[in-house]
Amino acid sequence: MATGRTHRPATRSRGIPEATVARLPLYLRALTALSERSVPTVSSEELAAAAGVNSAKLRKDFSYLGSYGTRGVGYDVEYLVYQISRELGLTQDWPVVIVGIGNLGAALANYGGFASRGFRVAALIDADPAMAGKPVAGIPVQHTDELEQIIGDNGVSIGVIATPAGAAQQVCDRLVAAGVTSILNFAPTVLTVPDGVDVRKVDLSIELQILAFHEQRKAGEETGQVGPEAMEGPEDTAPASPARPTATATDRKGPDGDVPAVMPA
Ligand SMILES: NC(=O)c1ccc[n+]([C@@H]2O[C@H](COP(=O)([O-])OP(=O)(O)OC[C@H]3O[C@@H](n4cnc5c(N)ncnc54)[C@H](O)[C@@H]3O)[C@@H](O)[C@H]2O)c1
Repeated sequence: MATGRTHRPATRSRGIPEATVARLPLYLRALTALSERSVPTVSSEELAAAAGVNSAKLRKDFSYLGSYGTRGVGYDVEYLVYQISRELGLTQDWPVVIVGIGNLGAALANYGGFASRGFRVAALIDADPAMAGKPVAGIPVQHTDELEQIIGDNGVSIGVIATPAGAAQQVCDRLVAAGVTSILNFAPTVLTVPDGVDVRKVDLSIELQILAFHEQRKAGEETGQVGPEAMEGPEDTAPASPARPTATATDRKGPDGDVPAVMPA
């Protein structure tokens, strides 16, 4: 059984704050779209709007990368794509295993966006013996008995858990013992991991609950019924909008120090 949990400093050793790291994928997504349209340069304002981030924050974030843009020209799109990809470690191939190949695991396995971002699905693992050998997204499912062997053979450091909640901790422990040091957890449970292991969790129902909160607030504003929380100031009363995220992943740390992986779009 794993003991301890992940504790990451707010600033990484190379001096890039976690909040900046959490925004880099948003910039990369916006920049990739520009690159696909062969747009050579972009201003901080344009890129900030496309990424849904405040432009002053964007300039500050890019200063950590040593990227300041050129006055009157803006940022070189291709170079920024390269710089951010390098910073995020995406210039190398990352083998990933998915454990739990039910509805969600199969959908993740079929998602083409992993491969295009440098994440190769090295193996699909499930505890159901009836699934062993059956192809999902062209990859034969392997039984959990082989988990340790698969991790070792493929040098896997990132594991995705899509099992029922009751199995997730045990799966996590086995992944970590086999050498996995980063876990993306879709199961609705809090995982305990040793120091040095990063856990990010994705829970779409939590995101929906946050949207429901804002919907309720907007409805209250329309009818003039403003709740006590709306008296706390403009920062707290503004509804979530794509152009103005209300929280970054690192702002919403879970009780165990793991971090929701879904960012405001
Ligand atoms: N985070 C989200 O937004 C989100 C969305 C949907 C589902 N979920 C969660 O994802 C998980 C999977 O959901 P689903 O609908 O795909 O369920 P599912 O029942 O279709 O699939 C679960 C799979 O896990 C396998 N499994 C069970 N125990 C295992 C173990 N110890 N080792 C390996 N495999 C094991 C089962 O054989 C099955 O194939 C659930 O925990 C669910 O709550 C999360």
